[in-house]
Amino acid sequence: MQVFKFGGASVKDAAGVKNLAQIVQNHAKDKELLIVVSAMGKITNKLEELTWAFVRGDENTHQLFEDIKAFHFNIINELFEDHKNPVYNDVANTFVEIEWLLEEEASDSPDYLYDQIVSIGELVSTRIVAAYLNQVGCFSIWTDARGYIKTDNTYREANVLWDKTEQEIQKHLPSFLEQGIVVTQGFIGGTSENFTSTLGREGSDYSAAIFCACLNAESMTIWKDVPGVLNADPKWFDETEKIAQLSYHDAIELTYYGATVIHPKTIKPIQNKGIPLYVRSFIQPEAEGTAITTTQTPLPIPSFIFKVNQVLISIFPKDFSFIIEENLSHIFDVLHRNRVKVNTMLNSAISFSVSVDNDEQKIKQLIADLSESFKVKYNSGLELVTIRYYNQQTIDRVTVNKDVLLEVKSRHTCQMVMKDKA
Ligand SMILES: Nc1ncnc2c1ncn2[C@@H]1O[C@H](COP(=O)(O)OP(=O)(O)O)[C@@H](O)[C@H]1O
Ligand SMILES: N[C@@H](CC(=O)OP(=O)(O)O)C(=O)O
Repeated sequence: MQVFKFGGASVKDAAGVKNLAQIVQNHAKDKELLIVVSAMGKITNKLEELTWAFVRGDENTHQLFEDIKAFHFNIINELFEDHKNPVYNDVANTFVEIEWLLEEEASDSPDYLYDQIVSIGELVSTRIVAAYLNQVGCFSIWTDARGYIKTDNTYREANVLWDKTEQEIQKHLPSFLEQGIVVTQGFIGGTSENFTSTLGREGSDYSAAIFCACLNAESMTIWKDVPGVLNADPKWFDETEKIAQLSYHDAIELTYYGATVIHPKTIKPIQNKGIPLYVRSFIQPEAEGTAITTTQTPLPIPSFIFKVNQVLISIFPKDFSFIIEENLSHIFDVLHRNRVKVNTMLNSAISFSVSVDNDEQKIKQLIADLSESFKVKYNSGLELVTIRYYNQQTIDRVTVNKDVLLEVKSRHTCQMVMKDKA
């Protein structure tokens, strides 16, 4: 059996759903298929906006919710002429669950509320996709991922309980797959108390990898708006090249450093099972894309990863002692407690510097916590460039008119935190 993952860009409108159905029809003839689908277009961002408006008690909360409903019903109207199609009711009922929640006071923890509200995006998109596949004669079974991907209750970044998840998936899904195409949600899971959890933004790739690993799938394919994994994000770089073959190792490194084409947690579960991962274009579905496998061949060309909106935080012991293990352990504890991920770091005798994403609320709290024990300086509005398989020419290419504030090099990877020259 195979696992396909369709992200938000592939189902951003009615034409996207039709295109998805065409791809599925072309592949489901002789192989069992499970498809993992994300929320449509940028709906997760809209649902985040709705959650924060609700938590703050903003006046526009109701209007934001109505806009989200209207967006989906416009797509449904375009796809299903027959208004008696069960999809109309199924989607309306899914929205009712949130309506009830929005009518109450926002007294639960914001992270818990976030997961209950934001997960609606995937629950609705999969209803639409499953119903459309049935309409075009591809028998599909809508399946609630919350019953299979079992997690702890770290809302917004839940950890998968692998044994329980594997048990549930292996118990029920093989018989569903014999009957038709299984359509399920990316990004969401369920806690042992049956509350909804989410796996972190852009976590649908990871969901697909979990299903893949637990079902020992033959392969996993993620369908994207790019021809495959490129040597840089085409949004930032004009001349990009497709990488036809990529090792799991290089894929992990690239995604860890921020190549957003694949969620970083995706590769490990499928690498452990030796399952190939294909990244292909939903715009040109017949083209080959990138194959991520056990190949030992290193990347044929240097790859560039850009992260903007970085904050470089430099931490000094208040007594001007050296940065020793005890200080580092304390610093990492504070970073961990504030759920801040370090993008790159460097230490010297008397300071320790980290570059992190500028999530305003988190960084404010982080700096306050660090300042209790250390002297802290920070610089925002920076860029982090990572070059895998770098050479001097590639470094020169990205540092034109830039001041480099921090540089970290290993044998294959060079990272630079920089800003525009004044
Ligand atoms: N190395 C890379 N190769 C290809 N695409 C990349 C790379 N790095 C970043 N991207 C970006 O990833 C995007 C696709 O991922 P994403 O938008 O998350 O898709 P979806 O949400 O549909 O799953 C591309 O449009 C591209 O801008
Ligand atoms: N919808 C979620 C999960 C996800 O992975 O989406 P996408 O596949 O569109 O990146 C998000 O936007 O974070």
